[in-house]
Amino acid sequence: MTELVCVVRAVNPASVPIPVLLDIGPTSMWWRHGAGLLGWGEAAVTTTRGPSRFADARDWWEDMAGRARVFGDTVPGRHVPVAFASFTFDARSRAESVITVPEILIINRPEGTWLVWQRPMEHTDELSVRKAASVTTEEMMDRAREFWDPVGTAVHFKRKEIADFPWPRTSVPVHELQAIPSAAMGEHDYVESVAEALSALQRGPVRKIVMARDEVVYLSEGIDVPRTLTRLTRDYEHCWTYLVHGLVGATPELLIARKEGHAEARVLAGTADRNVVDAERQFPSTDADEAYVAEQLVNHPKQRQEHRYAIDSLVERLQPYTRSLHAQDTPFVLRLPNVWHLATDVSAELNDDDGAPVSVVTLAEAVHPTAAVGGTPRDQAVDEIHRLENEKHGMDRGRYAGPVGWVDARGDGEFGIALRGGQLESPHTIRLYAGCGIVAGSDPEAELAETKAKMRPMLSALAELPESE
Ligand SMILES: C=C(O[C@@H]1C=C(C(=O)O)C=C[C@H]1O)C(=O)O
Repeated sequence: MTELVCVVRAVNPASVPIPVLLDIGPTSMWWRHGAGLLGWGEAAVTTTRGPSRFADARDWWEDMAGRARVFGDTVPGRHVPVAFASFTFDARSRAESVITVPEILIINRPEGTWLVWQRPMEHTDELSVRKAASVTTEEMMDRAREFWDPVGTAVHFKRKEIADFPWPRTSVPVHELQAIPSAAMGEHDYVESVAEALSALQRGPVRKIVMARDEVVYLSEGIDVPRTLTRLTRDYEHCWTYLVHGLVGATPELLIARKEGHAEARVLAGTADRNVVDAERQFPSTDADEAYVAEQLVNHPKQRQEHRYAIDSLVERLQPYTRSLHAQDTPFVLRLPNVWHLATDVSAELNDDDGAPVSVVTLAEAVHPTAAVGGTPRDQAVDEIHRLENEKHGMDRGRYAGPVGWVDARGDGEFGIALRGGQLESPHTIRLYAGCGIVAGSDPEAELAETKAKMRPMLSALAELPESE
């Protein structure tokens, strides 16, 4: 039986600068404000499906982490081993949910940087374990480099497929970025689906439903995941940049985080497109922005209603796990380079029955999907989404809009909602997704425009030419 032998070494952050690390092409990532986790390779993995996808992944992980042996330094507030995970939006999805243990892990926090080798071993006799435990940081970095691959997805594509692909690593000319007609839900279909969702809202009982569409993007030179990640972390530093089994993006929305008995979430719903702001305002000024924000978001009844549904859905599902819970009274405006959102931060003290910590995976399962990506009431809205997106147009959300993040050996971790990203489908194609909350009074064309604004970060991260070139 495979056991994880983990070796933790504190390193000088200057010896592992992030641009260099990203250039090695991590296979997994969770990153925000210059801190987070980077992983290379795959020491162990399991995939799960259906309604028990969360519980099966959690049980597998608890067994694996429970048997792990850990040597070396301790990381304050983190409990090695650590796994990345990503779950499908719907239990009916044809896609798999995944929990993956990177072999080499970098933990970067304001307090320091640690290198971890999470080594899968079949023979854990004392001699082999002692030998493994004596590994140096140089050997760990060499091991990370062995997992280097230009698309950053060694665990997603077969290595041969990558080896055969003619990757230009230097002097890339202008990237060619094209949408190719492979979307399951084209723009016209989307407008129609939103109109159908509006009829469903009139019939009831659904009051809010989030409709999404996909778009397949082709890059003639291939998709350079390390550079895409670099641009996302640079331009969207307030978002959580993620990469798990080829699902990549930068999400502004934290579904749930757990740290030592404390939970946090950031709920978003209600959106204004910044391009529209720039086009409509007469002159660029902070006052004009504030007036627009007040009119389009803070004082806009439809946006406030959409936002309320999303908070209520989270609070209702999280409450049973908490001793106390606090949600801000009034939403604040989260200003991203592409869009502005109404946002509310929620924090809670967990009750952790009988002293046994409730895993962040269990919490993610409980609160997913919030009305930010599903609707209200939850189950009927998800059924409507299945009917309109999947049955009518054959669009499977896969892991888009599902929880994506990491979990440690104690069940602490962070899960975002996999938004503003896409699924790599080949070394040169990626399927992007975006959706919008539909409530009575929504305008299908305006919602289509909003999905375009939400896809913009990924498009520019995929295509932008690095300044150095
Ligand atoms: C569904 C998405 O975003 C969600 C929907 C929002 C809205 O409708 O206003 C805002 C933020 C997200 O909760 C997406 O980005 O694909």
